Amino acid sequence: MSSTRRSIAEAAGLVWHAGPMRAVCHALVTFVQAALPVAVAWLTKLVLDELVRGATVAELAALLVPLVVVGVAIAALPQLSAYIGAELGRRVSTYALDRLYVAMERIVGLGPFETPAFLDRLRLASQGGTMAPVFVGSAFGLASTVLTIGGFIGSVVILSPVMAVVVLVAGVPALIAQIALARRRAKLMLELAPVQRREFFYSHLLGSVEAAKEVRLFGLGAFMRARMLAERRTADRAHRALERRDLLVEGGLELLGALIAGGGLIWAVLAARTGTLTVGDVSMFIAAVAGLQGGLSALVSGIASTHHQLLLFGHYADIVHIEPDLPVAADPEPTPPLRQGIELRDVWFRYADDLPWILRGVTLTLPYGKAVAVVGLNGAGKSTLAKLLCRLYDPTRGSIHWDGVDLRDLDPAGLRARLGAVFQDHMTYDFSARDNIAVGDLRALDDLDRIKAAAIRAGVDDAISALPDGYDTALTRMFVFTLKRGKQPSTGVTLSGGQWQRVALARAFLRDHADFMILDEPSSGLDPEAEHDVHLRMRRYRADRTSLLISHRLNAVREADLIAVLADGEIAEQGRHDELMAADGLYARLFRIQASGYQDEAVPGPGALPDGFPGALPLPRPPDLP
Ligand SMILES: Nc1ncnc2c1ncn2[C@@H]1O[C@H](COP(=O)(O)OP(=O)(O)OP(=O)(O)O)[C@@H](O)[C@H]1O
Repeated sequence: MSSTRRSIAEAAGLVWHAGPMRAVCHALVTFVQAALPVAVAWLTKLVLDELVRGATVAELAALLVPLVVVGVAIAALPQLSAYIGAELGRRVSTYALDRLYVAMERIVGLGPFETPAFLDRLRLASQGGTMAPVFVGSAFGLASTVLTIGGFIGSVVILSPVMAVVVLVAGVPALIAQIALARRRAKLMLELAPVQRREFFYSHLLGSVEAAKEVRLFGLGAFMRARMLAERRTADRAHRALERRDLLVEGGLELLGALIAGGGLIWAVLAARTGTLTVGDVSMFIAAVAGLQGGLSALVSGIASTHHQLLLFGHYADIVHIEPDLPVAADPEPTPPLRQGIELRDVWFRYADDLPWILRGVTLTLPYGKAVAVVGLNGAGKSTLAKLLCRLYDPTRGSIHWDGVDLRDLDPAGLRARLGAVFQDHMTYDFSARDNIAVGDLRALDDLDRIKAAAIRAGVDDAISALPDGYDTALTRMFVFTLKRGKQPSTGVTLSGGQWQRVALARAFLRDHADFMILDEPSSGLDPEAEHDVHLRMRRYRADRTSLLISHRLNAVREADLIAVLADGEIAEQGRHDELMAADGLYARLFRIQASGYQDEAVPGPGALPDGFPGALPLPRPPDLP
């Protein structure tokens, strides 16, 4: 199916879903409205002819009463039409957005969200979705204009077929020009999407609480504002150029229309003078030419704007019909409870074909019931490995197996239901404390006991209980909340970094049914005592469960059943802590460096640090300050 036809079918489906009766009513009112101007023109012509003929009052009344009724209808119907159209529009828009976000859930991995072209299309799609009612309204308007034009053409044909042809032919170049303009407008929108996204990005940074600290500390306000305005000016320039063209075309069309109307009027008056036309015919002619001119101009701009909206709506239809980004088996196997373990077999991975390899042939087994730790320098690929295990990406080469079954053959949602994870860059939602923990398992949303138990395990229960509204306290300063009746609205509170980290841990603990737990730097923001405490809790909780722990705190991983050291995308060494210390490789060096930091000895000089370790290179001297 062509994309235009698909978009039209999609729009028709939306309208039908929004309410068939409403759509039919809207169509009826629209079409009646369309016929009214033609009726007025004909009735006026008849009244004038009857007047000239010297008709009786009764004869005139037979025409005047319908004329008054039509006039009343012309006054009342637009309001009714607007009311039905607005309700239809709201329903179409809500349903369209729902479909859009349902479709986005079909995206299995992270790849599309890191692809600028996809993000641009997504922005246009959500615009297309919210514009669905406008599109539907334009389509109805177009149909109504066609009806009005049809009525007037019929009238002009009756009076003078030659004039009807002239008026119609004059409309064709305008139609073509407007459609070309609409195409250019839609193309421009796609071209400007990255510019507008960057502008939004800077304006968001300037107003975001996350960035506010650095923006003030480093004096970034003017710098970011300049960049934001530069993006805006780029978009303005492009719009201006387009609108100049628009202006020329529109101006030309108006001129052409005025000339035709003027010529037609002179012809009609001269024809009435010689008796070829009646006075009523002249009035009909004036109304028909004006109606046709107005109708054609409305048709031209209606087609152009509907075409433009259709192109925009095409992005919406594309996203609504999006295929999963990672292959999903037609009949995926349910993910069974883990019994043997997870195996990475010669896994190679890079984020894109033009980016360097991050993992180069990683083969590693995470046996069932064991705690495996992965350590390595910054950028070694540890978090990448964790994301591959969640199937947020697929290996570029090689495979990952869950009890021998390739992850690609499992249902992604089923796999994730068996996983628990705390990511290094966990989310801090502007929700209540209760909701912030419950996102780990939404079934616990109304089960405060479960939420509390998870918070106790993560060691954050005391802190949350001490908040003004306990677990119902909003963890945000961004919104005003009224959580309890009769209470003043409050703006909530924010937690410290370490407390947030514990909330993220509580989310993971809520998934106590998870077969496999991934903990990516779960304690990096904690003070030493808290870190020790969290690791004790995790060890107790994770005993006999399969887990992967990623940490730079080597003291935290020393008790793992297996420690794998990732370097240059490969497993450089693996074994238990004692074995790795005895091997005296990278792990042993890193461990000794960290241990020395805790002892009362001189810290080794930069030369003693492994390549790439912070501090391994002498830092260049900063330029002298003015
Ligand atoms: N989404 C992405 N797109 C492109 N490259 C990425 C992406 N995420 C990570 N990388 C790159 O992959 C490499 C490995 O990153 P990763 O986050 O896996 O390292 P890490 O070992 O967890 O590091 P750290 O110890 O600093 O957390 C880095 O060079 C990083 O720049």
